[in-house]
Amino acid sequence: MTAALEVRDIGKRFGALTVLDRVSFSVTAGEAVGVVGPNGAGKTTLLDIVAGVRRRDRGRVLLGGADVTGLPPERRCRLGLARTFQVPRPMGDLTVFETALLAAVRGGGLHGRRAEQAAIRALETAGLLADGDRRSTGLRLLSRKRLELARAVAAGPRVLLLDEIAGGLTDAETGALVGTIGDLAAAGIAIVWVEHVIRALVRVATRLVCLADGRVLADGEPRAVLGDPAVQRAYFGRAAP
Ligand SMILES: Nc1ncnc2c1ncn2[C@@H]1O[C@H](COP(=O)(O)OP(=O)(O)OP(=O)(O)O)[C@@H](O)[C@H]1O
Repeated sequence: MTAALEVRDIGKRFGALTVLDRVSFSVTAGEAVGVVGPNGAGKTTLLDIVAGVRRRDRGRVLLGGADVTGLPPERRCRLGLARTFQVPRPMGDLTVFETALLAAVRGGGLHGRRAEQAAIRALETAGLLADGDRRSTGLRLLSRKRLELARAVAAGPRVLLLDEIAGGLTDAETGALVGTIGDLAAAGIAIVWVEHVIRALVRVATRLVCLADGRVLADGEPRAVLGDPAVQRAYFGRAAP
């Protein structure tokens, strides 16, 4: 089966610092892959390269088998690659509905009634439909994170990149969001989720990729990866007792 997303041999340096060193992994439709690793491991840089907002030095990014390495973020989005941002970005003075609608138009290439329907469906999926008329700038953190999800979903992704979407939330709030992310995977979207809140991640992720010093240290079933002594040393600073 062709992977929904394939990251092949990605390399990136910032000056003398090698941030990503031949990173490869792939994700199939409906699979939720968690990306973990210590601070500075290169996780956000990797997401930025996959999304097309940062250039890679080497390697390729393939979406459904098509090489998108040279394409700008908007083109990748139209081809089915959407992302959320670590820090939600309310868009000016727009309402929640207008924000989702804009994403359906700009990101999804939809117009008129079809764009409205996509926006409504995305808000429903993210649990924000009742807040459609509210200004996005006035939302609390959980609702801002939900709006990040709705914005990405309104673009109609086949691949969804999540950047620390659970950060700053309480356990109960995270639980609600995790349910939504699980539903998106069950609907066939391939998910790549960079997250430090591992207890949230393992509720959805069927696989974990651990990055350390820009390399893939482990890639496999979550319990096996988290139990790997090399992962524990890199991530938690110690091996299992
Ligand atoms: N624009 C930049 N210029 C120079 N160095 C950078 C730049 N962006 C990131 N880095 C460095 O690249 C390395 C990887 O950063 P990155 O943010 O990708 O890591 P991360 O795994 O996402 O970390 P965190 O978990 O803290 O978010 C770090 O050493 C960081 O300081």
